[in-house]
Amino acid sequence: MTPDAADSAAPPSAAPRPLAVVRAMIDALDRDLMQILARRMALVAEVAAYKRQHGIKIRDAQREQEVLRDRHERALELGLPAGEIESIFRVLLRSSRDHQAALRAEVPASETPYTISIIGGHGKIGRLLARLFGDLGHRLLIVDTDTTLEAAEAAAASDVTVISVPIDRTEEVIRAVGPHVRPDALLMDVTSIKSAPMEAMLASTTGSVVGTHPMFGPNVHTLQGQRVVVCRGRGDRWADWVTHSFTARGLVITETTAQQHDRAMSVVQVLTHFQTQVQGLTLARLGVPLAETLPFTSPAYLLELYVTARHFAQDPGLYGPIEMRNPRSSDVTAAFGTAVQELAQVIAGGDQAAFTRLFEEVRAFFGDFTAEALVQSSFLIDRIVERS
Ligand SMILES: O=C(O)C(=O)C[C@]1(C(=O)O)C=C[C@@H](O)C=C1
Repeated sequence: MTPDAADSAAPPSAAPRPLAVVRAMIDALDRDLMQILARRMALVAEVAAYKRQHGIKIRDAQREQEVLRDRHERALELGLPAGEIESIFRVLLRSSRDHQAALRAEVPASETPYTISIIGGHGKIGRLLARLFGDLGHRLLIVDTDTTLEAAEAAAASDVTVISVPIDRTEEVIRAVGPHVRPDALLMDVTSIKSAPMEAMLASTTGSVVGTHPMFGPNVHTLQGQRVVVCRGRGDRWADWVTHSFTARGLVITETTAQQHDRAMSVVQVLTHFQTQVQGLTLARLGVPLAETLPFTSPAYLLELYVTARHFAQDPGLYGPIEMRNPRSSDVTAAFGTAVQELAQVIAGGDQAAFTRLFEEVRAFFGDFTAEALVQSSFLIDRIVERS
């Protein structure tokens, strides 16, 4: 025990001190803890300045592993719950990276400030992009249905034009704006499907073209570690600039072709959203009120419920086109229907052997991923329980 800790601990034989007294001591210690966190952040700012000067990346995975291992060991020495302490340090490291990104640690001091138009800049993703590019020091021109600035004039005056409008309107806006993008400038989009918008962009401008798809919604707490898909259309210099700008803000890039993106999204988005909607629709129609089930929640049910209810808290106008416009949607929904029927028949027939065969088939598909899934979902369950 450190001398400080000894100061706060009651002598072993004494009666416990009054609750109000101990709580006041806890408040004082928490304030000290926050002072220490502020001092840590000040050091992190110094690290950010050094990294910016020397062109070093914000994230250093090896250093983070060393920090986590060391704090884990020290927690054990102090008799603290090592897993929980490690979680606290993971959160600290993430906010440290976020702080460095906000301080532009990965933006070269010599970065050229560009003029960037965001068409649909008052939408949720539009605002997020405006903040992201603004943080990197660029000048922004915001165009939306309620601005007097028109998309065509903004595009003509810009180095980069970003189309951030609802999927249903993307291609039509691209066709209207594309011809105004200068040949030395960049036209990019952020739509959840890629083949059709990429074709429209390439056909409507002679300038550079990059398709992107942020794999996160506007409500994320931090951009650190969030993923964005990037598809090169025309012009490597601008594509490199896009990936650099995103990684400088902490995003993780997956580079692919428009076709591969849409194939992956038929599973990542179409299947995921479809099964969530089927789950929601089934729950809504089964006739068992939600409130009746809540006192009986298992971790798996609660997790599922949060995911489903979160989905229905959002805009149907966003999800409909993602599912209706993916070229492979009908294959996915047909396979889903077949699986539902097969499983329902096995259950209705009480055939345990057939049930086990289906179970094994899926387990083989997941392979080693099942081990990772157990660890990660247990982590999520712990976090949810901690907050309930
Ligand atoms: O040591 C660094 O390089 C830092 O940027 C600081 C720090 C930390 O907060 O401890 C943050 C991010 C890095 O990934 C590693 C460690």
